[in-house]
Order: sequence, then C-alpha cells, then structure tokens
Amino acid sequence: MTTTAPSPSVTGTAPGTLLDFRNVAMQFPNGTIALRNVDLTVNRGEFVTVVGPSGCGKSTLLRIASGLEKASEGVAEVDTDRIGYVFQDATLLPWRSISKNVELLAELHHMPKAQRAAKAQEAIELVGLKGFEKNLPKQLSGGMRMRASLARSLTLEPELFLFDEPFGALDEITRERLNDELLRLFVEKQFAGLFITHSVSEAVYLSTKVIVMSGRPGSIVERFDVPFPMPRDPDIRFTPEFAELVGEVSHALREGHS
Ligand SMILES: Nc1ncnc2c1ncn2[C@@H]1O[C@H](COP(=O)(O)OP(=O)(O)OP(=O)(O)O)[C@@H](O)[C@H]1O
Repeated sequence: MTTTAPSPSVTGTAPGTLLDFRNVAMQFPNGTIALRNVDLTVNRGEFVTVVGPSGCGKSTLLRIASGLEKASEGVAEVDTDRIGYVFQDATLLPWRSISKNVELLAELHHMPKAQRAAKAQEAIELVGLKGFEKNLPKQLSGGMRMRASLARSLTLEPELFLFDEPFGALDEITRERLNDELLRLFVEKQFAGLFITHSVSEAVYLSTKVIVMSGRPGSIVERFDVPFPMPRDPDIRFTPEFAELVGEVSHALREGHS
C-alpha cells in the first residue's frame, strides 16, 4: 500500500503505517454529511487521539477504520486485520463469566480451546482482573467491566486498537487509573492506537498525537505532536508544559467549533 512517511516509533516497534485515510468524506444516505477532507495516518508506535465537538463524526471515523462503514469519498486503508475495539459500553454477555467473556473473540476466531483459555488468562492478568475470572459482569464495577472488554480484545494481539470513548462513563479516579493502565499496555504490547474522547487532558496524557476536529461536517482543524516521552510519568499532568499543551488543544477545539 502507499503510505506517507512514518514518524519515528516511540515504543521501538517496526516503522510503518497501519491506517491511512486520504481525503475521506462521509455522506449518509439521508444526506447528512458527517466528514469531509479527512487526511489521517496512524503509524506503528503511535497513539493518536481525536477530539471534537459532539456529532462531528468521530465515531463515524472509527467505524470507517473498522470496516463497519464505507467512506463515500476518498481512500481509507487499514494495513492489518488484527484490529481491537473498545467502545463506551463494555458489551459483555451478562450470562457468561468474565473468563468466558474474555475468551469470546478468540472463540469466534476458532482459536483452539486450550490456547484461548491460556490467552484469556494472560489478558485477564494483564488488565488486573486476576481473581475475578468466575464472576459475572454484573458483579464487577464499571471500570472492571471496561478492563474485561480490553482483555477480550487483547487475546487477539491487535496491531491497531480502536477506542471509542471507552472511559467516558467512569468517575475521574477510575478513569485516571485506566489511562495509566492503557499506557502501560501500549508500551508493553506495542499496538498502535486510535482513540476518541471528549476530554482534552485525557487526549494529551495518552497520546503521541492529538487531532482536533471541527463541528459537523467534521474536518481536521489542527494536529498536535505530544512531546512527552513514553512510558509516561503520571506526574506529567501537573507540569506547566502539560497545562500549556492542554490549553492549546482546547483553544483549537473552541476555534474549530465556532
Ligand atoms: N447511520 C447514520 N445515518 C445518518 N446519519 C448518521 C448516521 N450515523 C451518524 N450520523 C450522523 O452523523 C453525524 C456524526 O455522527 P458521529 O456519531 O460520528 O459523531 P460523534 O462525533 O461521534 O458524536 P458524539 O461525540 O456525540 O458521540 C451526526 O450528525 C449523526 O447524527
């Protein structure tokens, strides 16, 4: 596939572009134009976060990346079939135990039983749910359910992870803790990330790049490189440099909205 020059990897992974959108536009059959002129790349080793006002087309962008929707114009290339998804809702099956939920994707991919059980156990331990394998989803907190959702995707060892506001419904402390755990997984598992959030500080904290979108029809108004090294020190959030970048992104968001 044709790619733009990848930026240097921050996690030591091989360089290369996993997602490449060129001049992507989306018009739904009812006439709603959700996206226009979107140029976006996600390279190996990158964690790219998109922020933008409600209804600007962020979820549509992710659905195009996942193959659930087809762009009405432009080129949307994804150079891997190992894609992980985490949505705002953990979407666990209520009648299945946590370990059986975490095994589900591997099961759908016809992974042999013993292998998928081992993968699920490894993923459960990675997200800090050891000891809860036999519990049902309703016996877990919202944050724990989200960890299970993450674990379910990790069993397939995704190269590209798509996140649609996964922590939006959680309280601040849980959200911060999960941000730290996600960063740890990003460094350890070396997937590339495309993340959507309404929180500018979450975007800056998690990402190597932040993309700001305008109101609908969504187009990219500004891109920011986040210079803080990985693994990221949680205290970075209390530094003037961090506050300054959050301020710049917030400003671009307000400008793009008006
Ligand atoms: N299947 C569809 N048919 C018609 N219009 C749609 C469809 N899906 C989304 N839209 C419209 O496209 C626009 C973008 O929707 P999308 O869900 O991508 O926005 P978003 O930025 O993710 O919003 P939010 O931040 O509120 O979740 C909205 O105006 C929405 O109503």
